[in-house]
Amino acid sequence: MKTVQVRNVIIGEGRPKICVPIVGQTKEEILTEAGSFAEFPIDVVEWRADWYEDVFDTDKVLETAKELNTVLKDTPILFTFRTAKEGGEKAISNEAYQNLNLAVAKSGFVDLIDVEAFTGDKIVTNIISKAHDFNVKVVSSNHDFDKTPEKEELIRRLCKMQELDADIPKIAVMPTCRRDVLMLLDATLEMTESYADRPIITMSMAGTGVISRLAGEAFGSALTFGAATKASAPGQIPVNELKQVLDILHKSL
Ligand SMILES: O=C1C[C@@](O)(C(=O)O)C[C@@H](O)[C@@H]1O
Repeated sequence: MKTVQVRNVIIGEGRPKICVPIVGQTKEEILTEAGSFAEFPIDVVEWRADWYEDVFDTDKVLETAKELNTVLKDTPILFTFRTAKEGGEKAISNEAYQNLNLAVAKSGFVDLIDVEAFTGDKIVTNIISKAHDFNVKVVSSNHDFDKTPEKEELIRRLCKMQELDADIPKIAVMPTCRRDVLMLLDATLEMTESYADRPIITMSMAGTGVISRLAGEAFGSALTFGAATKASAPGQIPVNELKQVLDILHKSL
């Protein structure tokens, strides 16, 4: 099993890594949120740029990314534009999505980018291969805020992301019942045992799914999202509590 190293964080080894989203709308809010992170146990910071008011002005995005990088010092940054169709704040054309991700990847201010896997194979493989040229790792993602697909479908999507050469396939789904959470965990375990040659990230959202955000090390999810200030998805718990649970499980496993 390959691991993914970003700065001094190794994803896919030891306890699941903790990623905290920034959902500020203005540059000031974004930098203030980032400035408060030093006191928290955070491995990776996700900049949810779809919340940013100036996200369609690439010069401003790069300027903010640069300052964010300075404030966060050695903490790796995951740049994410979550599109409206996958639960994000704004809609974007495929062309603008590609241009934005490539400009940010090229800048050297971020370590990872999130690429929605079902944007179209051509565009996705293009972004991934260029990001790799810039030495930026790719989290390939898929979200279902309404339901949990069947286990075979969850595995199929994760395998597809791996085939597209994403460094870290990721899927976030909504449970409609407790058995949906078991299905997500089962798919995670089977993917890890039988198909994945790299770290994957899975989560079942909302309160019903919270166990999946805690039990990654038991079933094979390499990173988990927690909240420091404001959550970016239902079910994220405060990072200090998250870290305690991850450490307890890690000791036993
Ligand atoms: O894809 C994900 C996962 C997530 O949706 C969650 O459920 O924690 C939170 C998002 O910010 C992130 O981009």
